[in-house]
Amino acid sequence: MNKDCEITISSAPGKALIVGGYLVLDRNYNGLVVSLNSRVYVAIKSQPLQNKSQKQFNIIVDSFQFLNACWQYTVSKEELGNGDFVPVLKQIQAEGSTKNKFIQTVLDSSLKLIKHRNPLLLKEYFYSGTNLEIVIASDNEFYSASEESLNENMKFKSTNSTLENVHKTGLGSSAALVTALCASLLLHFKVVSKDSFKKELYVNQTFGKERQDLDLSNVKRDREILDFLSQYAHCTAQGKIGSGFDISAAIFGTQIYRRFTAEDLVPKPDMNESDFLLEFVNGSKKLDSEATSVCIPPLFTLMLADVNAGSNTPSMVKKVLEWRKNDPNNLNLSIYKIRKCLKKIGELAGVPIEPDEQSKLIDSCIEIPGVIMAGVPGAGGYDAIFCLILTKEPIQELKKLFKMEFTNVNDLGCHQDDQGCLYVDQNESYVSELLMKFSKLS
Ligand SMILES: Nc1ncnc2c1ncn2[C@@H]1O[C@H](COP(=O)(O)OP(=O)(O)O)[C@@H](O)[C@H]1O
Ligand SMILES: C[C@@](O)(CCOP(=O)(O)OP(=O)(O)O)CC(=O)O
Repeated sequence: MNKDCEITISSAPGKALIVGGYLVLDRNYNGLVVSLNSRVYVAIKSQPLQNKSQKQFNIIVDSFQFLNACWQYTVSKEELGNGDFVPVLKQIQAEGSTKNKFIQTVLDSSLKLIKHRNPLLLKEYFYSGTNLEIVIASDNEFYSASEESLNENMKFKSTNSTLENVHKTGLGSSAALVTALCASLLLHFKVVSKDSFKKELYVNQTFGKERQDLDLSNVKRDREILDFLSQYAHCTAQGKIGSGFDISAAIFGTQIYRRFTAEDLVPKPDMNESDFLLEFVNGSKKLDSEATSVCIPPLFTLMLADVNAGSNTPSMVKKVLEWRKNDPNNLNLSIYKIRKCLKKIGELAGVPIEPDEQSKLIDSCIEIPGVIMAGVPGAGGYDAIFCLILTKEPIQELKKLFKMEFTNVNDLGCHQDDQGCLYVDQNESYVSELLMKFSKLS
């Protein structure tokens, strides 16, 4: 095998849940989630080494826009005695190195799944002592712009911050990262085909109608594997709190989403993780989530405005679920007038779902002609608010409003782009910015 220069790149979009916050946690309800043109990119390179080892290989991951964001792992084999093995991932703890639960969980689960689907290729990494180098880059809209970066004109700006302290805008960085990392690993190890993640698949895919001229059975199967792996890894790393709408949007694009049965993603106590993954890989089990493709109609634009604050979704979700358990009757009252009721749920559960500052901002936005709908997406709080507008004209009026009356608010500059996870061709203009980062790692 000649793995020299073998590079795989994929990307997955951020999202805004514009209808169904909290309700979508319950499988009886749907949510409308819009995928955005802001993406997380993951590039993987195989790096053959002089020192050959049959026992292990290394993985080095660099998220170069953050401080202290480089992680190194070894992969070894746990021999099962019958010639079979399970890959075992361990972090190499250099002095001052941090942990990244999302990345570690994805690598761990993906390697176990790859072992089931392409054991020969995985074995070659051990025999030939080939390392994997991984570079991560996020579009700038995932994070509030810092004063010093406002005038920079780069595709992937440095945040000058650690991942822990960065101001997120609420576009779902972990779901986009997990999806793009799973996709790049599955593509690199030839578990799924790049044809299943090509841009062309989205052309004409309007209002749920998919292209008739393509064989979509492989596409469906490959995306289902990616969906299961990403949902499993994200759910494990995040502590099993989310509905999975963000991962589904990162894979399938804008959609009406119904969640999977939560228990299906938890291995039974007598089952090891590797066997659990095998059940989904060999098709004997499937997630029962539903994703119906839709798109924002022509002439409408989804705009996001950042308030430079951000919120902790898992802790808000925990409190709302506690409130719902103790006071279930209130929910029936609350599902009708979405905005008012979400604000009320927040007050009853003691979390700022639509805090007064956000209400004032949203009320002012809605008064501008051409703004059809505005609100706090998803779990609400201080994440970027959304405005659905007719034609692009109201954008200038909205920007004027922010400048005059809400000086901490900025147009994030992203909008809907109904595509999900994509295989990235190396001719794309920004790819050289990613490839440059590999030379730093070798
Ligand atoms: N670009 C990135 N590089 C490395 N890790 C990332 C990146 N983006 C997100 N993550 C991981 O996701 C975590 C953030 O997840 P979370 O707090 O759930 O935010 P979000 O709501 O944006 O998904 C980070 O702490 C980190 O572990
Ligand atoms: C409450 C929710 O229904 C919606 C949360 O939506 P957000 O868009 O706020 O999510 P994060 O990106 O994780 O912050 C929880 C869920 O469905 O997972």
